Amino acid sequence: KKKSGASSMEAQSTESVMERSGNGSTDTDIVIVGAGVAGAALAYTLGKDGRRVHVIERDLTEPDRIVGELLQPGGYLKLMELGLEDCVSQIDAQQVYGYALYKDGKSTKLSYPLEGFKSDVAGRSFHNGRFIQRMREKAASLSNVRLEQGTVTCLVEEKGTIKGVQYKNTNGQLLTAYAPLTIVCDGSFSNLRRSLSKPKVEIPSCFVGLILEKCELPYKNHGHVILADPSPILFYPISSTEIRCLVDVPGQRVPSISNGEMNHYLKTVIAPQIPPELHSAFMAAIEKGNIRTMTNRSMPATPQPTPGALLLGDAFNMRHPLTGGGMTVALSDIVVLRDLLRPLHDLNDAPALCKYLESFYTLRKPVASTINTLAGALYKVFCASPDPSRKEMRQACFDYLSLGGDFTNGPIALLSGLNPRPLSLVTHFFAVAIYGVGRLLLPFPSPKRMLIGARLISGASSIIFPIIKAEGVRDMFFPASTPAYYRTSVN
Ligand SMILES: Cc1cc2nc3c(=O)[nH]c(=O)nc-3n(C[C@H](O)[C@H](O)[C@H](O)COP(=O)(O)OP(=O)(O)OC[C@H]3O[C@@H](n4cnc5c(N)ncnc54)[C@H](O)[C@@H]3O)c2cc1C
Repeated sequence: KKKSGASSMEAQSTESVMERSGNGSTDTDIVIVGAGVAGAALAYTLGKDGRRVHVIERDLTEPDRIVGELLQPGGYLKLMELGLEDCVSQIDAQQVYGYALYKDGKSTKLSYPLEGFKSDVAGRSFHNGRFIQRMREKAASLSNVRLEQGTVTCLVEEKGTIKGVQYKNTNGQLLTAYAPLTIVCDGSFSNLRRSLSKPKVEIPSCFVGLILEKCELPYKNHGHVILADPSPILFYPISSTEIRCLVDVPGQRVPSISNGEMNHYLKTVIAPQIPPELHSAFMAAIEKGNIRTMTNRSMPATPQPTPGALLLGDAFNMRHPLTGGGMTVALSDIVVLRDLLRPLHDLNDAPALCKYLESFYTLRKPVASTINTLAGALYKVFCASPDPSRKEMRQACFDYLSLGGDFTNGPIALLSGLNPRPLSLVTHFFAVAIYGVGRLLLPFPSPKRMLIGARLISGASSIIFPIIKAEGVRDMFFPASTPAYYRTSVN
């Protein structure tokens, strides 16, 4: 099935080549590098808007990865806006209604605030490769989208303007694809982003991925987050029979799989912290041995507007995957970009287009920065620490989220991408800190508890403010004060 999907796409692309060979080589409006989550969704979106799109993807067979397996409800809404919601059907995707949070054997259920939305609006979890393959097929079904297997080696630049890309096709031929606009979506390991930005990539931790079988999650159709030591463990269903487990390992190195260190670590450090219902399936998954690892990268967007080109997806911006926000940001960015490009008939004036698209960086900010900041801050709060003030903050966060009402709904609406407002994020973050301090000081404050309280507030500030600073305070909180914000009205 895998192969036929890929070959039907290639057949489609060959047809398109023949169709166009008479018209010269610049019959493309937009070249897209990479057909992962961002590239495939973008290709369909721009193709549907009538653009002639040429997508070049390194490998058109179904990817098998441990990334991008839980789409938040906010991301599903974006998928609907793009007309791609059917890509989560027929892949045994599971609906997700919220999270269960575990700490020291206690658990609390945090439901997404889905009231008022259509009944199918919920999170979705699935095999990432199946989802991507559905989007690729949908993009390739448009006659003006050409999806080709090939590896892009570099961008083609002339006098500071990107004119297209150079790539190697499956026959090893070095070819050039020209277009007025090149959109680079080559993912987290992007080789091309350095030509278009000054990336500052951080690797706070790694995820170790396993698949649990023949077991039920304690909270059906929910993601599970265990506030473990040294850092969180996640579970969510990825099909009707499989549960993904992601174990966070702080730092850039994971225990070696080949010399058995990994099995030992999972059995002795992690297994005792797993909910009893999942314990035997977790041990069985270790024995089965299909253990995968992936570095967790974080990179604020650092736009460096370049005529003729744009970065999108993980090539442009990354955040810790703890909150499963990456695909939601990518899809939200695609909606912003689509709406900006829609009124333009001609993309050929590269400097003018570049200036016009500067507003993209501002318009995307409220959603992207909220999701990014939450991911970075929550990861730090959820990690175990010997520091008593950090311990208090972690406990306060668990208890605050368990309070119900707005205390639960506000943060979970941020996390789900249903209401990603920067101000709401800062408010709830400091409300957690103040809640923690209040508990320390009541009923009778002691000097030691006051000191811990003060350190809790300063610790909370030192977590969130640097992230906000990296995201850009002005764009995040006052987008309307940015000149580029208004540029869209020119059209
Ligand atoms: C461990 C982990 C877990 C995650 N879990 C979630 C989650 O649950 N929910 C969520 O929303 N996000 C999650 N994310 C983030 C999410 O996976 C990414 O945000 C998303 O995949 C970004 O899409 P993309 O298209 O930019 O990159 P990708 O989906 O990686 O696609 C990049 C594509 O470009 C192709 N490519 C690369 N180089 C070239 C080249 N030179 N020429 C041609 N093609 C090329 C690749 O083959 C690939 O198909 C997770 C990330 C990690 C690391």
